[in-house]
Amino acid sequence: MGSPILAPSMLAADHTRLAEDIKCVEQAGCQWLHVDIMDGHFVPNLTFGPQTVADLRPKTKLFLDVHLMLDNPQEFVEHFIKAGADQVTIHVEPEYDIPGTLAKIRELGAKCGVVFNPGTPVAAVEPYLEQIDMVLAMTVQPGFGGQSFQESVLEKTKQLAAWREERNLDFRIQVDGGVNADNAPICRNNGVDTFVAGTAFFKSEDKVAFRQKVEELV
Ligand SMILES: O=C(CO)[C@@H](O)[C@H](O)COP(=O)(O)O
Repeated sequence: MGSPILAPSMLAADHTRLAEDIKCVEQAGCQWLHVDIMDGHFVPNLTFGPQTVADLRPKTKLFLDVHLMLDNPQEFVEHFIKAGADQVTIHVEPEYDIPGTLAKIRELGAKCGVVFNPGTPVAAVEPYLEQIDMVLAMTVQPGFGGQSFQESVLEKTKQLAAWREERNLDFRIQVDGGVNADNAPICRNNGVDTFVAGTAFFKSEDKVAFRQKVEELV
């Protein structure tokens, strides 16, 4: 299991002052920024595009962890990587060439991940485990911040951690949705090493303490 990483979600920042809010992420000592891309089809919401990533890239050294909530991610991975994404995570629910898209992400020089919704069986990501750097288990139905954490998803992260150990694989296990400093320890006990937090992070008065609580979990 990798050492814990907190990835604050830009969705919960003030979208009129993203650069300033990202400075708060850096000042909290974080290394990652989670960037949610929504298309209004795969999820009922719209967020950012490649231009946002391109404009942020020269302003920060944070590792840009880009989560594509798109029906057709294969058509956009190149745009986001050229814009400066360090890692691109693609959903397994839509029908498209998932192994080919993961291979393309790598060829373009970024890390790659797969992500599955709370209602999707963990078996849906199993075919890709040898090809990826991270699996994201959604702990809410994607589309909006501020929802309640679904603890039942942790059975799936536990299974992922078991596969990782048995098969001597090396991928991170990330959770996203309703994550906070109180439920992070139970995530950690179920194999999670990468924590996306939107609302809880940006509302927290002491962001350094929030990061330390998550990243100092053993
Ligand atoms: O992908 C999503 C929502 O679809 C997340 O990344 C949210 O941004 C997490 O926000 P909180 O649940 O932590 O408020």
